[in-house]
Amino acid sequence: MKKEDVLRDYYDMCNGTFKCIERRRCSGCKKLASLSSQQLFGVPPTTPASQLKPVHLKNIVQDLYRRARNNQKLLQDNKLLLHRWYEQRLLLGSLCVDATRRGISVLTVVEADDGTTCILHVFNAMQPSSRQEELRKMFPKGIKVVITRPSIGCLHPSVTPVVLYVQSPGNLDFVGVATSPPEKLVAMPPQELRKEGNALFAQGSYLVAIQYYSDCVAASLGRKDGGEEMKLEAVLAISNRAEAWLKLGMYEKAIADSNRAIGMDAFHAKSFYRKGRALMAIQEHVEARVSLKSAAKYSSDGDAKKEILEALAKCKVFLQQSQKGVYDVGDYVSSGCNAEHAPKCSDYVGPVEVRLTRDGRGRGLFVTKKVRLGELLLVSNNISFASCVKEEAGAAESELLVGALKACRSSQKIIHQLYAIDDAASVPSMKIFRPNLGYEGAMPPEEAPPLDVARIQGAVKAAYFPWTMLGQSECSKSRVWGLPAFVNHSCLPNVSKLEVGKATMFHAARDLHAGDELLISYVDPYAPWSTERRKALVEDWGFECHCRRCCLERSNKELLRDLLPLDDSLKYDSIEKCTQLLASVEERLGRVAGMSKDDKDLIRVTLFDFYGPLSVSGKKSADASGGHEALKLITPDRLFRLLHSTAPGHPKTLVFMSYLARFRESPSDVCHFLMDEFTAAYGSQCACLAWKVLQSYFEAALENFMEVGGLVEYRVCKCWFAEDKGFRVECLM
Ligand SMILES: C[S@@+](CC[C@H](N)C(=O)[O-])C[C@H]1O[C@@H](n2cnc3c(N)ncnc32)[C@H](O)[C@@H]1O
Repeated sequence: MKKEDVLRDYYDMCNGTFKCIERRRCSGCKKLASLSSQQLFGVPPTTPASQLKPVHLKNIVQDLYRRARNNQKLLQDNKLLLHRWYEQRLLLGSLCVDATRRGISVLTVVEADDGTTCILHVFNAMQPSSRQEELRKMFPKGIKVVITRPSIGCLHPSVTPVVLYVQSPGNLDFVGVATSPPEKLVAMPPQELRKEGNALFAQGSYLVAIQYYSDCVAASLGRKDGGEEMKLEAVLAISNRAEAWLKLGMYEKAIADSNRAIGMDAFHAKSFYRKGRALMAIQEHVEARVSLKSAAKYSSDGDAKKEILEALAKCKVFLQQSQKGVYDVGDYVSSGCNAEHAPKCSDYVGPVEVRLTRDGRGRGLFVTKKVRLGELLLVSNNISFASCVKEEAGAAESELLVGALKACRSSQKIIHQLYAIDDAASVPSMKIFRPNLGYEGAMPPEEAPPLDVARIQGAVKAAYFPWTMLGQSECSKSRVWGLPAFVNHSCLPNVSKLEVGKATMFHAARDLHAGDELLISYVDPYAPWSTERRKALVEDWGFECHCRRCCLERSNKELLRDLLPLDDSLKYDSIEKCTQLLASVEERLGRVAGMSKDDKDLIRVTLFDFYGPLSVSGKKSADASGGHEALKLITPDRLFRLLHSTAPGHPKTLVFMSYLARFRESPSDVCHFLMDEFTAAYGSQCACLAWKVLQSYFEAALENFMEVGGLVEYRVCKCWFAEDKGFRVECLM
């Protein structure tokens, strides 16, 4: 049978056309169907790569057939043959057919070094959005591969093919090209090899191009009679290889190759340029600037010099951002945070450090000095990002893992960061999160930690933040952060988040004292406690929140019990129902002895969706409070303050405030409150920008403000996100 046919058969089997004698009703098939791939293949225990020994596919396949022959019962029952995990082993081979995708996995065929062919199934290897073109580039036919800790098995060798499973792309390494016989490559002159490499590079086949460049280097440096000409050839090939590493996002390899080329030609402008760009990508802007300056100095080509100067200008901006925390996000904010206007941002670590919390919440992030509302504390680019619909939330985790593994290949700093996140017992050194650490001295490539997929997986699980668009709860974006992964949760957060492209900016949303802990809300801070906030924290995050609000709500469970779950439709139903409900809350609150005014307000904030419209209606019609005295006291002014003290800087707070602002009794206070709220959300910005943004909030509030049967329809948040409304705000729900 041809290799392609075997692959097709397996592919069909995966899609439901199993070759099971009992039409997929045998116990083996049933068992297989009931197991997830995770259960089936498990997570491998880890062994350092240096201790791995080669595995011979031929012996394994023969062994599987022998066991099948010797056990006719197994064959009759068509039982699932347990596959084996070859821990402490590696398998060498080459890909011999074009890869096909299956969801986020990849199917192809590997020809092992001993000549045996086998289907190769690589789990979690693609983004759901990846195209066939990218697949070909990622898994080029003919590439040599090393598979560490392979897992081999099949349902039964007589009915299904033997499959080689690779649990994570981190266990698959590309080492070279196998299509062309070595004689042909060696026979090619170095210049031809480099040209071939350049052609492949132009097609986007970076991995294969790298192999050609490597062969060119070996061929040119291997020539005894080569002289200067061959040395130059090697410099060009090494430098071009650096560009290919850059394209693949493997920045440390790009730096190593650039350094090697510079070591052979100290005036090689392109290599300085490539090194500079790679250093910028790993947040080493000080060293990047030095390299780019050398590139500009040695470059004689006009167009190339222009490019270098542009990179140098970008580098200067990054340097200022990373050292002083100065970012120009004016255009982005005034465009309504339109992703197209998001500038690229460097990381920035302000006055914060990781410490152990004293009450068992593990590690947390703390401010090291007094900071004012709006001060920038931290800017962090995502390590990994995934976007998926809610029903496929599980897929996001695999996608995040793939992204994290790729990021680990870009720089060892990321591996250190992820290991620090995974190691819950240790408080990491801040230096692994700081930009401009000094790559050349601080991170020698030979000391790079080995990539341990299980630890990376642990870090992804621990540092995975789901992020749902307000009003678009079916679409969620998730990310793995570095330093922000240490920020704990509170339903009374004190830090705001502003997403700017791949980066997230964290501003102080209140004045903070040295030693205060940074707290964000992992859930919607305005959601009701037991049915939503607590449920999400327990189910999605695995902890009970003990913030002041949660403790208060927990100890007043009885008071809140029959008010929750609140029916969303109630808000739009009738003013009478709403009034009755809140009157009952007020009556109960009145009966609670010893509860402070502030604490009562914290209970009220959970029901903001009801108090908001009612208080506004109350202003519009004298009897909206239904004669309930207590309700008359809940004015828009009161709610305004309440919002500000609950979740300052939260996007919903500004939305609610712009809505209520129209009904404030003392308009002079409005500006003061709104400016503070704007500063909490967007940091200290120019007043005219603040005004422009606030105006768009007002306009949106006005646009979404309607009256239905005497009740103000409260749908600001829902409509906010309609594409044509312009202003988009995102928040953690
Ligand atoms: C993103 S991590 C935050 C950093 C974490 N404390 C650590 O040591 O790595 C989220 C985890 O921190 C803990 N956590 C965060 N906020 C908490 C809170 N308010 N109460 C209890 N545990 C909390 C939970 O274990 C949660 O799963």
